[in-house]
Amino acid sequence: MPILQVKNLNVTYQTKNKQITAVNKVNFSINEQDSIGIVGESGSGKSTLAMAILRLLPNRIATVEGEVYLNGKDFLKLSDEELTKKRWKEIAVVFQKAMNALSPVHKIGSQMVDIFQIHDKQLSKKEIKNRMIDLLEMVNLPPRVYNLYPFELSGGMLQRVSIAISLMHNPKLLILDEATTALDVVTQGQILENIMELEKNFNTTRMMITHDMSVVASSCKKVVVMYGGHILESGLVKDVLKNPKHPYTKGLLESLPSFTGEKNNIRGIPGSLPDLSSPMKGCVFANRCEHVMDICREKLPSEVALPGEHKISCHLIGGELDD
Ligand SMILES: Nc1ncnc2c1ncn2[C@@H]1O[C@H](COP(=O)(O)OP(=O)(O)OP(=O)(O)O)[C@@H](O)[C@H]1O
Repeated sequence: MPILQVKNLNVTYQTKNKQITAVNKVNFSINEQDSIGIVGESGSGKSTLAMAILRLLPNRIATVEGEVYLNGKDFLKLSDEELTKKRWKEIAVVFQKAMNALSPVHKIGSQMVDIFQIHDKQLSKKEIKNRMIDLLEMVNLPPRVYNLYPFELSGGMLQRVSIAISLMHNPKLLILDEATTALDVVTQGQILENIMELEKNFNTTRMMITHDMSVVASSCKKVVVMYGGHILESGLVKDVLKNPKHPYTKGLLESLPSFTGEKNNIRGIPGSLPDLSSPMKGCVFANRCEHVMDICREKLPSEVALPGEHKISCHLIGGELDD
C-alpha cells in the first residue's frame, strides 16, 4: 500500500475578484521509502500541493477538493484532534525559511524540548536532552549547539536544526519544501547526503519540493513534473531525466548547465505561466510549447502510461496522435 495517495486533488484560491486553480485534478502516489521530487518553475503549484496535503491552507483562503490518503486513511477527512496526533508523527514538513520559526530569545535545546513535549510527555528532561543531542548529531551538528541561541548559528546550521526538529517524532513521511534552496551548494549537498542517510536509518519517505532539477537528480528516486497546477510527466528519475518525453520537461532540463554539458547550449523556455483564473480547455503548456498542434488548444491530454512507471500527459505521446 502506498504511504501517500493523492486522488483528484484540486485547490482553488479565492481572491477578491478571482478564483485561481493552483492545483488541478492531481493524482500521484508515493510508496514507502520512495524519495520523490516535485519539480516545476515558480508558480506551478508545488507549494500549494504540499500545503493542501498537510492541511495547512485555511478554508477562507482556499478550497481543497479530492482525497489524500496517508497510510490508507483520508487525511482531509480527519478531525482536528486526529490531525494533531498525526502531525510530526506520521507527516512532518520543513519549509525554506523554517529556521525563522525558531525563537531568537531561547536556546536551541530548550526550544527542541518544548516542541518534543507537545507530543510526548513520557520521557524525563534528561532523556529528552539526550535524544535531542543525538538528533543534532544525526544532522551533523555538535552537541554544543543545544546550548546556543539561534543568532549564534549560520543559516545552514539553523536549517539543520529545523530538519532535526522535523525528525523528532520519527515521521513516516517528510515533506521538504525548498528546504535547502537558500543554502550554498556545498552546504546543500552535505544536508542532502545527511537526509538520505537518515532516511535509511529512520525508514522515512521523502517528498521534496524544488525548482532545482539537479537536487532531484542527486537525491530522489522518482520525479513529478508540475506546470500550471497540472502534472505533466512523472516516473523514475533515471527514466524521466535521461529520456524526458514532455516538451516542458525537456525545456526544464535544457535550462540547466549540468544537463546540457556546454554553457552555450543552455536555453530558457520562452513565455510565462498561463492565467490560472480563467478556465482552460486544452493543455496548460500549449501557449509555450514549440510543438503545439490544434488539438493541444482544444482538448486536455489524458495521462498515458509508458513502460516502467513513466507517465505523461501530452498529445504528442501516446493517445490518438501517436498510433
Ligand atoms: N494565497 C494565495 N492567494 C491567491 N493565489 C495564490 C496564493 N498562494 C499562491 N497563489 C497562486 O497559486 C499559484 C501556485 O503557487 P505556488 O506557490 O503553489 O507555486 P510554486 O510552484 O510553489 O511556486 P514557488 O516556488 O514560487 O513557491 C500561483 O499562481 C500563485 O500566484
